[in-house]
Amino acid sequence: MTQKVAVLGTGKIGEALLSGMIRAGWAPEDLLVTARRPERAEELRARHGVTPVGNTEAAKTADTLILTVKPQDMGALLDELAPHIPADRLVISGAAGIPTAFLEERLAKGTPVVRVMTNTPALVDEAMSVISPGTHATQEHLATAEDIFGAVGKTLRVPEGQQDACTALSGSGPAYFFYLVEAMTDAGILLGLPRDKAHDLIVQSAIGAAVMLRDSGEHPVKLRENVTSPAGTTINAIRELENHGVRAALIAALEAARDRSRELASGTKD
Ligand SMILES: NC(=O)C1=CN([C@@H]2O[C@H](COP(=O)(O)OP(=O)(O)OC[C@H]3O[C@@H](n4cnc5c(N)ncnc54)[C@H](O)[C@@H]3O)[C@@H](O)[C@H]2O)C=CC1
Ligand SMILES: O=C(O)[C@@H]1CCC=N1
Repeated sequence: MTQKVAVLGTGKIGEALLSGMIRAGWAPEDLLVTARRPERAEELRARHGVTPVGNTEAAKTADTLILTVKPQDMGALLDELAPHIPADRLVISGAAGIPTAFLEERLAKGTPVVRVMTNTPALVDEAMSVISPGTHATQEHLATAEDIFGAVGKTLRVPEGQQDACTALSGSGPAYFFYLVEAMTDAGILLGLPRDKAHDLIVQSAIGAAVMLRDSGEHPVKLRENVTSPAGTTINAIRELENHGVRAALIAALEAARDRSRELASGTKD
């Protein structure tokens, strides 16, 4: 029998996932979406051929529900859905910080819940999604979540206790790289290059470095050493990065993201 999947609260992440699932071969007619605004629902139908429904209808009809609202909206959404979701349906939460227990407390007893933290490269099928089971989720439920999120990139199972750390690393991770590219492009401007050329040079360098990190089998330290010639240019840049505490700043930044994820656990922290 065809499995129906509903994405509830289809914003940036919900739509990225949905579009990847369709690219991977899911039939749009088996995908339901919900959105707050009717214009947004129509936009999703027009772009992807999926079926917009209300939250209640999605709760009643979908075999798997994927909740992609903001953590602060999760409580209200669950209150609306809970009376309508049969306890044998799989509920996947894509929200930062929200523990599976938060959903289990609000849903029918025994409802299988899986927590997933993905990231925006889902838009180009290069997502990193980390997946953790709640109390009642079986291997089969985890496999379903892997099937769905595997459509948009890599998946990794982790204990739920590691989810906040993973959110800091890979959930927010793309933002740090975009920020670096932005800052390095500014440096190119300072050095007299036109912005578009500086952008292209940095982006291609980032792609090249990313592919080497993924495919060379070399440790990042070795890869960096290979660029760093004795009395050359790179070591002068590295000394400035060390002088400005960039390594320590990154460690502190990711710790702050992890702490914010923990803080969102109550689903009410603005
Ligand atoms: N943006 C990112 O890079 C990532 C976001 N996430 C998580 O994904 C979730 C969504 O994030 P975004 O897509 O960036 O936010 P977004 O704001 O683009 O999407 C959330 C959508 O939910 C809708 N919504 C809220 N309450 C609703 C309700 N009761 N019924 C129907 N629709 C409702 C909103 O109108 C909005 O369109 C968050 O929980 C976030 O923690 C996870 C990984 C990465
Ligand atoms: O910034 C956020 O809260 C979301 C979760 C991970 C990436 N974006």
